[in-house]
Amino acid sequence: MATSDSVFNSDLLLAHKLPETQYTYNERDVAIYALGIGACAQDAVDSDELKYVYHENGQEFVQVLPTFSTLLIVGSLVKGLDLPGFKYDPSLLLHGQQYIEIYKPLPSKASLINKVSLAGLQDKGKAAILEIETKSYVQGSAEPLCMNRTTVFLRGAGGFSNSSKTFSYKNYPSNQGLAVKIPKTQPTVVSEERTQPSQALLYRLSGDYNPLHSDPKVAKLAGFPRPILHGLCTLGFAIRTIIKCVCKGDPTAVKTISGRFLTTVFPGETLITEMWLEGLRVIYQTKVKERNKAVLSGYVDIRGLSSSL
Ligand SMILES: CCCCCCCCCCCCC/C=C/C(=O)SCCNC(=O)CCNC(=O)[C@H](O)C(C)(C)COP(=O)(O)OP(=O)(O)OC[C@H]1O[C@@H](n2cnc3c(N)ncnc32)[C@H](O)[C@@H]1OP(=O)(O)O
Repeated sequence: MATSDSVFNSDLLLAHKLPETQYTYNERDVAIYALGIGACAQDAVDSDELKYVYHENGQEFVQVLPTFSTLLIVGSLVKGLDLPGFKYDPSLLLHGQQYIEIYKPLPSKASLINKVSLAGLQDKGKAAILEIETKSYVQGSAEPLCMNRTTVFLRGAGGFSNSSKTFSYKNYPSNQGLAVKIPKTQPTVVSEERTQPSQALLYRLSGDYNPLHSDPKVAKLAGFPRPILHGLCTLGFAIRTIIKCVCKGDPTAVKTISGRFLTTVFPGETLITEMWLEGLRVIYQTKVKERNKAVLSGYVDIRGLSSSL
């Protein structure tokens, strides 16, 4: 719970302007990210995946996975944020949800400006739910390239509401990023992939160096028996699989992605992703095979559907 030295001040918090950040990346970052989310891990010459790490005409032609856009925010936010009027313990932070809109195909290299804002804060008693929105623009362009909304679950930071009315602030449409209902029917497609025991160590090279994912002592302090996989790595596995199974390997087919992290994944576990096609929406659920537990669920909206499905 919030302590007396951390009195919540909603006026201060809601008036606070988060600074713009910059992010520059190149083809090497794109390829390292793709390897970090398991591209080519089962088959190094899989033509649906090799294009994310290699192109015969040169690296500038590598294709960029839509979830690469999640990295644009990590550099500036992963160490946490100083928010006036609201206190939390960053070591107890868990990634709760990610919502992504892709407006244009991501280039293989770019310099970007990120406009960051507070999108939500809710007092859930035992925890606080904080949402940060990032709109990314190629430097010099007025048109956004993509938008990411990150929801973090701040364990122990709830119970801060000043009045008898529980504090709840959200500045985006209520139908965006909701938890999905998993259909009771058989999935249209199912895919299985094992993560490597070193998966988090490889994924962190893309910029999220939080020791929760690499240091056994830090993981224990945060309440886990060993380092856990980055939520965005699990999301990357699931969306790459959906692109392969539903979008005929075309990463530009993805328009919107929503994912809720249901429980933690440990590196080395096997991910089974079940997919249901509902028009141009793919509902998906990812389970850890070894524990038969759902770890991630959400939806992907696509621009078109391959005729073979
Ligand atoms: C703050 C500064 C930073 C800001 C932005 C930073 C962005 C930086 C980039 C990314 C983040 C970096 C850090 C990364 C960390 C990780 O990757 S951690 C690994 C991935 N995440 C996980 O493994 C979490 C998996 N999920 C869980 O363990 C559980 O779902 C939970 C989050 C612990 C919640 O479970 P529980 O305590 O049992 O909650 P409930 O009692 O069921 O629900 C309480 C209310 O909270 C709502 N809720 C539940 N789960 C989520 C969720 N995943 N996301 C959002 N909201 C959630 C739930 O609906 C309940 O609300 P009400 O229904 O209104 O009561």
